Amino acid sequence: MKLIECPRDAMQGWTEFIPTETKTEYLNALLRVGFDTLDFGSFVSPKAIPQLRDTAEVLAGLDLSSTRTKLLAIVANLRGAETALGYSEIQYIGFPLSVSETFQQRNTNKSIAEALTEVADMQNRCEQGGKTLVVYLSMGFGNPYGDPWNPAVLGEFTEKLAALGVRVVALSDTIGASTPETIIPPFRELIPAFPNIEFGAHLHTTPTTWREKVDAAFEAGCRRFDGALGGIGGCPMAADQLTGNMATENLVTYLEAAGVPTGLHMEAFREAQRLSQRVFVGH
Ligand SMILES: CC(C)(COP(=O)([O-])OP(=O)([O-])OC[C@H]1O[C@@H](n2cnc3c(N)ncnc32)[C@H](O)[C@@H]1OP(=O)([O-])[O-])[C@@H](O)C(=O)NCCC(=O)NCCSC(=O)C[C@@](C)(O)CC(=O)[O-]
Repeated sequence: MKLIECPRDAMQGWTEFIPTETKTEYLNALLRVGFDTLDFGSFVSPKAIPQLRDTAEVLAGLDLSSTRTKLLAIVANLRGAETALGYSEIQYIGFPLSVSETFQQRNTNKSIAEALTEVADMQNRCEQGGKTLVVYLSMGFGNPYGDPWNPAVLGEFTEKLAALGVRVVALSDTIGASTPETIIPPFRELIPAFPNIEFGAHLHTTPTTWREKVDAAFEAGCRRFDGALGGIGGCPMAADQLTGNMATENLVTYLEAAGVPTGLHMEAFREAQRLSQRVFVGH
């Protein structure tokens, strides 16, 4: 079981600037919890995401001396990927490839075709640089823009990514549109069809529908889950449809009830929760 904690997704749309030292303190607390991966920041345009303009400074303040957690940074173009490739501390580079043309444009100012060309370049650069590219299939469970969508589209995109050598694909419910009916089929079909790819669930949800979504993905074979403490966040480029992240607390509750070891240090987890309430003041 892999739990990916996404403070980047929690912070990126927070209106008040979170001071760099506060971010660093929070991320260091999360590094003590024992998550598989920390999606800690992004190297994107500071105009698009002003909150995360200090990702490089934050990274410099992280204490990685005694953590087993790997670092993931989100990028939205090749330039961001080159920045991330320059840091030996970062193992994963994440790129949002949308199955909705409208959202790809809104999020990265490029078409899906252009984004796929960038993914090919990023994959090559990651292979040369000893890093792993994680591709998020954003709006993977439907979109609010009227762009064509059906469950088979995830298979078509995965086919293209597999041909490029991509090894980690996170099916992403950017706006919380998924239901068990739309979650189960893709995981059931894609996991056995692409044995070289690790599939993750990056789900957004309301507080009332989280359990059925996690249950659907888990029962369909998913063993890689993204979450954010407190269920905070979401993509500002879909702000009109903003739905919070899957709360990590709920993922842990679910897994504990299912008897699945999370490997988390629970005292450190509670400490990070307390800190999260101070970081996201007013939440
Ligand atoms: C991709 C661009 C840059 C295209 O935006 P653009 O306007 O086409 O880019 P540009 O190349 O014309 O550059 C515009 C400005 O950004 C700067 N710039 C350009 N690139 C960089 C860079 N790498 N690092 C630092 N600065 C950069 C560049 O220097 C320039 O600055 P100016 O000259 O105007 O002062 C823009 O659309 C962008 O940054 N988008 C960010 C998108 C983003 O971060 N979204 C949230 C994360 S993805 C997400 O949340 C979804 C996910 C992963 O959680 C899964 C899910 O739920 O779906």
